[in-house]
Amino acid sequence: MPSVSCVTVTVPATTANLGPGFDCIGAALTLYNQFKFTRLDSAKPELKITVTGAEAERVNTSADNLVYQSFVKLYQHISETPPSVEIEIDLGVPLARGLGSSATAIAGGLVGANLLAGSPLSQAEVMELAIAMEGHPDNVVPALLGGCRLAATGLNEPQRGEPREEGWEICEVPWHSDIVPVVAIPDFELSTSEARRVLPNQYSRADAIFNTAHLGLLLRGLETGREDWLRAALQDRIHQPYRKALIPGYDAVREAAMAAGALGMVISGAGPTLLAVVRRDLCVSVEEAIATTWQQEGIKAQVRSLSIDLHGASSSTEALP
Ligand SMILES: Nc1ncnc2c1ncn2[C@@H]1O[C@H](COP(=O)(O)OP(=O)(O)OP(=O)(O)O)[C@@H](O)[C@H]1O
Ligand SMILES: N[C@@H](CCO)C(=O)O
Repeated sequence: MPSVSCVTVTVPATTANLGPGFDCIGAALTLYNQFKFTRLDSAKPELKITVTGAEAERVNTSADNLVYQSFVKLYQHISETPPSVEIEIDLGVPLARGLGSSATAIAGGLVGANLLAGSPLSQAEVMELAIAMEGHPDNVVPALLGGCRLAATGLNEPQRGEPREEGWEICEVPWHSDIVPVVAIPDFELSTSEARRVLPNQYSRADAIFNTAHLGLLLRGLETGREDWLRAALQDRIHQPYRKALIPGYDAVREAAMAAGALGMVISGAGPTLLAVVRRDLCVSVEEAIATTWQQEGIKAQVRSLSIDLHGASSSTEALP
């Protein structure tokens, strides 16, 4: 059988947390990064990385590149030496803005390597590796599978005794077609590690109950499109109260979006992108309100109504005869 010599993987952006679902829920969005892997037949080990698209110059093209690190990780997992490779990255997802750029890089590198290696790992195994690399499941799971997804640690099925925590249960969350994600992407970066550093290590019982109840309400609100449920559900006490100080203009933008009819506004992933959840007929007014307010705060931002990507990472391969 001819072996695969070239693989192209397209991976969607993702928005994680959706307010109360810190580190466990995320949705794929219709914005994409593309990664092309070409096996090189050079005698000595070789790596070439080229990057095109917005902010291409900000991506590291050495062996530390996260796409290549993920590519190597898969080969290590199957105990094989990674081949010499050329990686062409075309960026459509802004970097370090809370739209899952690192998850696209991890998913792209793992899926590309798995296909070049002849698909030794199942999709579930690739997902486990991706979650381990990212450290939490809420971006990589929808990036790989598409849609809105909730991820919770699973339990094994022991022959006897107590089950132990093992693997992940992934659950698709239906997203009502009248409900639109509007993203407001400011022109400054906020790294996830910095945004995680400001979070406390412990929370009160009241805050834990608050988020548990609101996440439950969010799942039913997204499924039914019920506005009163969504309006109440898009609240959080685990991360946003601590992170909003890292996003200049947060309170003013949120107030303007709500006044223009948004059902809620949350921090997308670790920020600084803000995500308004909006009824379809009010998208244009909410977009305008957000853009104007951030401009008044002296911040340039791109504001766009997107859709939920339903396919996740997709790929095509070419083989040498
Ligand atoms: N296409 C890419 N190629 C290589 N590395 C990338 C790529 N996209 C992102 N990265 C790496 O991931 C880093 C950004 O990751 P970070 O977790 O801080 O932000 P994010 O994933 O965009 O946001 P969030 O996790 O909040 O959604 C970049 O600085 C870069 O090191
Ligand atoms: N759940 C993660 C998403 C960003 O990677 C966070 O908010 O830190």
